[in-house]
Amino acid sequence: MKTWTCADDKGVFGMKLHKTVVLVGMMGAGKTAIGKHVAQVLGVPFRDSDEAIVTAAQMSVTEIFERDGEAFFRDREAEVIARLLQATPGILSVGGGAFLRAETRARVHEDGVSVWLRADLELLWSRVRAKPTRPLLQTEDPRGTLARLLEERTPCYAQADLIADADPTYSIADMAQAVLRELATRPDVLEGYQA
Ligand SMILES: Nc1ncnc2c1ncn2[C@@H]1O[C@H](COP(=O)(O)OP(=O)(O)O)[C@@H](O)[C@H]1O
Ligand SMILES: O=C(O)C1=C[C@@H](OP(=O)(O)O)[C@@H](O)[C@H](O)C1
Ligand SMILES: [Mg+2]
Repeated sequence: MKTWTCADDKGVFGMKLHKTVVLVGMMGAGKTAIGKHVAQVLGVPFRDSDEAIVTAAQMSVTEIFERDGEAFFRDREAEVIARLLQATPGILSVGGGAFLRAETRARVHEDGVSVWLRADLELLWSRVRAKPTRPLLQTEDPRGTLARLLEERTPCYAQADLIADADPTYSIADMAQAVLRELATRPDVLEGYQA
């Protein structure tokens, strides 16, 4: 039977997060949406590298890409992630391109734990097709671009410490539970989770 306790030194409902969890994967995988939910369930801070960059620059991601270029964005992204990894344990959702940089992968592995939100092309496309917020998809064939990026990036995402598989039938809460189940396989990361 589940024991309900108040938040105390073991955190909310007896769960304790020991390391920052970094959610990686493609645009539309749900890193931002799922990250917020998991953080809420665990009672830990939620951080998002895109949001941190946008707040610091006072510009949207698209505006930064247009004005300063993708290389500039990638450098800021790596810096922001390095900084956020030093904060108290929480959930850190990063942009879809962040885990392509070997230095960032090494940092994440050293200071936190990564979870790849793995989703197939159909699911990703169904989520990103209506949103003009992702500059890399502003092409003549955005679905083809998404497919190419998925193929190119998969070997990098596969280096994540853990994998949570997305499913079109899952709600955000279902996927958050899938992530929590993965985290619970690592007692050095999450203690006290009961499915
Ligand atoms: N089960 C689900 N898992 C993840 N996202 C979902 C789910 N169902 C609906 N969504 C929606 O899909 C979108 C995912 O986008 P987002 O969280 O920004 O992904 P990312 O940060 O990986 O690009 C959000 O609008 C979210 O509300
Ligand atoms: O995949 C990428 O290269 C990008 C993903 C975006 O974040 P989300 O993955 O959160 O959409 C954002 O960082 C930028 O548009 C670039
Ligand atoms: Mg996001």
